[in-house]
Amino acid sequence: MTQIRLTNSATRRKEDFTPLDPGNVRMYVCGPTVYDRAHLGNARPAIVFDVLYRLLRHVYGADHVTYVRNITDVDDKINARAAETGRSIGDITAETTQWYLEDMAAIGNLEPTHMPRATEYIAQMVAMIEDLIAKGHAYAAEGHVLFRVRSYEKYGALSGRSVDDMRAGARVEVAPYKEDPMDFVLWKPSSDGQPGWDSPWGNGRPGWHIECSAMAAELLGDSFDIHGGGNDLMFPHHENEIAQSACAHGGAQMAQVWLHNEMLQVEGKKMSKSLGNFFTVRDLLDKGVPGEVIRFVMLSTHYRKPMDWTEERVREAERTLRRWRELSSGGSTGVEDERLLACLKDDLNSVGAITLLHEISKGVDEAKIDPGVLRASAALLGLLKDDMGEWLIGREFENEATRLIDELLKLRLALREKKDFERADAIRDDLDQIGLQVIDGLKQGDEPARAFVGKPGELARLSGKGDVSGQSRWLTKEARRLGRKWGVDG
Ligand SMILES: Nc1ncnc2c1ncn2[C@@H]1O[C@H](COP(=O)(O)OP(=O)(O)OP(=O)(O)O)[C@@H](O)[C@H]1O
Ligand SMILES: [Zn+2]
Repeated sequence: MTQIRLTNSATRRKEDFTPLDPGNVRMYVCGPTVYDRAHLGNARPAIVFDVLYRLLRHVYGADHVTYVRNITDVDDKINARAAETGRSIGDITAETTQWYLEDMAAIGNLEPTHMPRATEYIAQMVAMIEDLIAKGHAYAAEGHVLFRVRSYEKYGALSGRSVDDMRAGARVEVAPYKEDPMDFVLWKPSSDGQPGWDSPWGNGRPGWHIECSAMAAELLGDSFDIHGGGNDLMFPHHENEIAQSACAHGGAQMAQVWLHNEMLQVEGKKMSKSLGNFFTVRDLLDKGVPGEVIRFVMLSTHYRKPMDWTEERVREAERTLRRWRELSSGGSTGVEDERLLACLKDDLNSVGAITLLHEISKGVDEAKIDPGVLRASAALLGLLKDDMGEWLIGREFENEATRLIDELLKLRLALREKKDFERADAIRDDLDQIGLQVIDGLKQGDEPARAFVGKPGELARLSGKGDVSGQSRWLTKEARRLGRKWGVDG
C-alpha cells in the first residue's frame, strides 16, 4: 500500500504520514468567523481538507477519523457587524453559520465530525488560561490576560521568524499593560453591550487564538495528527496556537503535521473580505454555477499553489463534468483506480488525479473501462456523486450526440433544398429509428439541436442519474453510427 505523504509546513518537507493512533486519526482545521457569507477563498480550505478527510477515511476507515472544523462565533468583527446593522450578535452568528453549512454542502463537502462553536467552550478556554498563568506563560493585567511570548523559546518556528525580526516588522499592538509588545491577548475585558463571560479577571471574552487551542484540546487531545488552514493564518494565528497549546500541555507537540493551503487570488491579491475584492459562494451558485463545478475548478490547482478564478476555467469544468457524468452511469459498482489513490496520497495531488480521471473517462468511452471505475475514482475527490447530479437536469445539453444529430439535420435540409427527397427522407427515418422525431419547417440557421427532439425535456435528462443516462451512451453510439453512415462525422 502506498504511503500517504504530506508537506508539513512545520518542517518545510514532504513527509511520510504516520498517525499517532491509526484507530483514531485526528485533524483540526480553522473554520470561519461567522459574520458574513463565505467567499470563494474560504471555500478553498473547506474543499482541500474535505479531500484529505475523504482520503483518510478511505485509508483508515470511516469510523477511524475525527475531523474538527470550528465556528468562531465570538470575535470583534462580529461585534462590529452587530453595531453597524443594529442586529443582535446571536442572530448574525446563527444565520451566518447556517449559510456556511448550506454553502459548504452545496460544493460537495462532507460535514466534519465536530463543528464546535467557540461560545460553547468558554469554560475550557478560561481553564486553559488559568493553567497558562499558573505555569508562568501568561499574566493578567488591567482585565486582560496576555501570553508571555518570551516564555516559549520555539515561538516563531512554524513561520520561520525570530521574535526579534517579528518585533521589528510586525504591526503589533503596543499597550501599557503588556510586558512586551509581542505578547498577545488570551482574554480581554468586555464593556456593556459587548459579549462577556464571568472569569477570574472580570467580565470578558477570549482572544481568537485561544479559542482554537482550547477546542482542539477538548475534542482531539493534547497532541493530534493534522492541523490545517489557509497560509494566511500561519502567522500569528497558528504560531500562537502552537505556543499556547505546548505551554499548557507540558511541551507536548500540538499537531504532528501542519498543512496550509495557498490563497485564491484576484489579480494577484488574496481574495478577502477586508479588501472587498470577493464574491461569495452563494453569488456563484445563484448565478447558476453548479457546486460541483466550483469544486472541480478548485481542485484543478494544487492546494500549495496560488490560484485565480476565471470564467474560462468554469466553462471548461462544466464541459468536463457533463461529459464524465454522461459516461459514468451504468456498469458495476466499481472500485477506484489505484493510481488515483496513489496520486492523492502524494501530498493531495488533485491535479494529477484529475488528469487520471480524464484518462479513465477516455477508457470508459472506448468501452475498455467499466463506468463504475470512473464513478468510484471521482468519488475520492467528492465528484460525480448522485446527489450533485441534479445540476444537469433541464439544462441545455450539448455533446457529441447532439452535435452529430445536428449535422444530420443540416444535411437533411440541404438535401431537401436540392430536391433529393429520397435521401432526405432516409435520414429522417434513420433518426426516427433511434427515437428522434424530426420536426419539419426548420430552416438553415435555426438551431435544430433544440428543435429536433419530440420530447424536449428528455435530451437534457439523458445524462442525469442512473438508468436514464444509460440511454445517453447508447444515443452517442447510435449517433456515431449514423454520422459515419452519412459522412458527417469528420
Ligand atoms: N483567498 C483565500 N484563499 C484561500 N483560503 C482563504 C482565503 N481567504 C481566507 N481563506 C481561509 O478561509 C478560512 C476562513 O478565513 P476568515 O474567516 O479569516 O476569512 P478572510 O476572508 O480571511 O477574512 P478577512 O478578509 O476579514 O481577513 C481560513 O482557513 C483562511 O485561511
Ligand atoms: Zn485556528
